[in-house]
Amino acid sequence: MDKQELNILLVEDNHVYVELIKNTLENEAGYRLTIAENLQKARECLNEKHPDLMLIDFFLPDGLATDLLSGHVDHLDCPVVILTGPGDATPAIHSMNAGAWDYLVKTESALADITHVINRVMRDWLHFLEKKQATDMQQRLMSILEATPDMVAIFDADGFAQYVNVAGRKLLGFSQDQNLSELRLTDFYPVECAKIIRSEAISNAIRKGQWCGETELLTRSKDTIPVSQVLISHFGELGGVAFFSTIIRDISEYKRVQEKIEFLAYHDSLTGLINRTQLHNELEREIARALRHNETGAVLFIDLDHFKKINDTLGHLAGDSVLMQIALALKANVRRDDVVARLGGDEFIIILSGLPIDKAKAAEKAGEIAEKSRQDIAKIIHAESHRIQVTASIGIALFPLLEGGTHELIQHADTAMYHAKAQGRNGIAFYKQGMSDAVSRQLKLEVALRKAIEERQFRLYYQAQVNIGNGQVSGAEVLIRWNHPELGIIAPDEFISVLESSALISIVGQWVFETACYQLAQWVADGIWKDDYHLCINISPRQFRDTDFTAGIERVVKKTGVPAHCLEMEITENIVIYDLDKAIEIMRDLHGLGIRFSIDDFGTGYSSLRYIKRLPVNVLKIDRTFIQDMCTEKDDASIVDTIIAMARHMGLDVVAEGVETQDQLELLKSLGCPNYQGYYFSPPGTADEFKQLLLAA
Ligand SMILES: Nc1nc2c(ncn2[C@@H]2O[C@H](COP(=O)(O)O[C@H]3[C@@H](O)[C@H](n4cnc5c(=O)[nH]c(N)nc54)O[C@@H]3COP(=O)(O)O)[C@@H](O)[C@H]2O)c(=O)[nH]1
Repeated sequence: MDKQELNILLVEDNHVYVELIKNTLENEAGYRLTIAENLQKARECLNEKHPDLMLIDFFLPDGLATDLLSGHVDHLDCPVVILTGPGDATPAIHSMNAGAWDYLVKTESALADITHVINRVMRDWLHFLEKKQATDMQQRLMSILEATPDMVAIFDADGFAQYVNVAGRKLLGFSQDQNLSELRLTDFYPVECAKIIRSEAISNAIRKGQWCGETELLTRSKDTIPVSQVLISHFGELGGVAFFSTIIRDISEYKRVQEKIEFLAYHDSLTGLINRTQLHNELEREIARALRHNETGAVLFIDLDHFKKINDTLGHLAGDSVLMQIALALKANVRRDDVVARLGGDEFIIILSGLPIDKAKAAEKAGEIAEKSRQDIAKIIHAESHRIQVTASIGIALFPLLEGGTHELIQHADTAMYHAKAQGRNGIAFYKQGMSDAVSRQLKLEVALRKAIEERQFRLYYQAQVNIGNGQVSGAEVLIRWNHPELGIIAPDEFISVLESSALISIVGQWVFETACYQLAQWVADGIWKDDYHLCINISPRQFRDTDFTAGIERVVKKTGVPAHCLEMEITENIVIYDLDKAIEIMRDLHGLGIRFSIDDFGTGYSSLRYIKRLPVNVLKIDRTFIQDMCTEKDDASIVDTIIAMARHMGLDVVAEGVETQDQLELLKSLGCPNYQGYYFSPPGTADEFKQLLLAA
């Protein structure tokens, strides 16, 4: 310490000594001196001047130097040197016991040496301060180690534990006072991890100074905990390892979160099925496997029909519940090795692997699984206490493809699925070459038809039905036309199937029925529609299955005031295929209103007398394909003959369709056919054109 800076407090009441000391310390040594003549003053100076050292006489007017020291020595931030009188060592002993650093007997020779004493005391004091600081620091570091949430431990050069902090003991399951010195670093790991610690961590720490890595700890109760660890080698003066320290962090929570994030990256959070990303990985793997083992696999693309309706009517919770049930049903239907994924929304994918190499057999197997999945989905699913019927359309594509990878394969299955939808939904279709074009055509047409509905582009045409006996009009068939703004009039064959597959037929069918009824009401009001005429309206199978079909018809009949017995619904045999009993129930209800039924295109479809007998049908319409060739093909003529005879036997009326020639008409007449319809009499025309026929009748 710089002498000039030494600031010394001298507590002495004897002026002689004061002068003597002052002379030595100020004049000779160059120290700054503050004088206090009693304890009271000394205390004040200590507070105000903060001296570097205090020289204090043992006996002072207001007490002893030990009064100042006792109980305060720890708080004094300077060393104290006691001045005592010659002869009696007792005060010096008391002072040293009370915390003084040294003492000086007030003899002339001793006082002459005071500078040396002060310098020595100051050296000791500084040394003391350094040691104290080091101890304080050590204590602080220790309390940090004990408070840190990470495990910190020290191992000796042989790997035996020397210190494990509170967090470490807690993590490993040891009590705070348990002796761990018998345990080695490798004892804290499960066998496999201990091997890595031995072969990799310790050797790396010795070579490079430290090793960092992730491993697992073994707790006392034999649980494993994932941890991240730093192992540090501390080297001695001779260069060898003196000891190892390690910091270990429990990363269980981090691992859990990481696993969850990884799971969510590859799985659908709602159903737990794998998602689109993982699907591509799995599919790539399955394609490679199929090529390696000469096997066939299949991708099933499953899309729910009108799922939006469930969300819209029952809410998203019900929708979620349905999706979860479907995920379970699909999983239950395949082997453990097969993959089920959710692409999002209402789209699911199944990858079937290990199918027979023979493509036909593979297709058969894939078809069976698809059909089972379709049936399972179609079973009534209870969601949120509502009964919901869900159906699905399924497209199937087999792999490996000759060309193309996962994207092409999914695309093929998707195209096939659209094809299944186009076929009326709730069905299955296999991918075939050229399907994509058909599907995209279908989709474009669907968009255009929606616009046609919005912009009211549909028109109704009427084709007369004629009584063969008297040649008079006996009614008309209502036929829809699409008046396309650019393409002109489009015939229904080009769009009815699209309306059917997209369910737009319900809207359009209802419009046809209502518009036809208003027209009929007009002709009745005009007095040109006779009471025994029939207006025949085509009803599609899809429309017929609508839950509110009967109610809708009843509403229109009431609203327009038409005589219901003048209405005839043309249905095809397909209507009864879905549910004969239901069909009978609906027909009976409508029949109850007075509406008649005719079976359209009779002879081309299901044509089972068994069900015809059960249906409340009034008329059979002989399909025009039989009429077309009946004059030249004996078979066709005999079919027509049989249908007419059968109808007569059953008390049913008959209309022959597509009569184009006099010969056809003559032959029909000879066979006893009561009515016909066809270009021979008149093609379908507008309401005004048909009105002319009515007026002429
Ligand atoms: N669900 C609904 N289906 C409807 C509706 N309107 C029509 N259709 C069905 O579309 C199919 C095609 O109908 P269209 O092109 O109108 O053809 C009809 C006649 O134009 C045609 N016809 C009549 N006479 C002749 C003829 O002498 N030769 C000949 N080549 N064709 C003729 O036949 C069709 C009537 O057939 P059908 O209905 O079987 O009596 C057709 O299946 C319609 O049913 C609708 O509003 N809803």
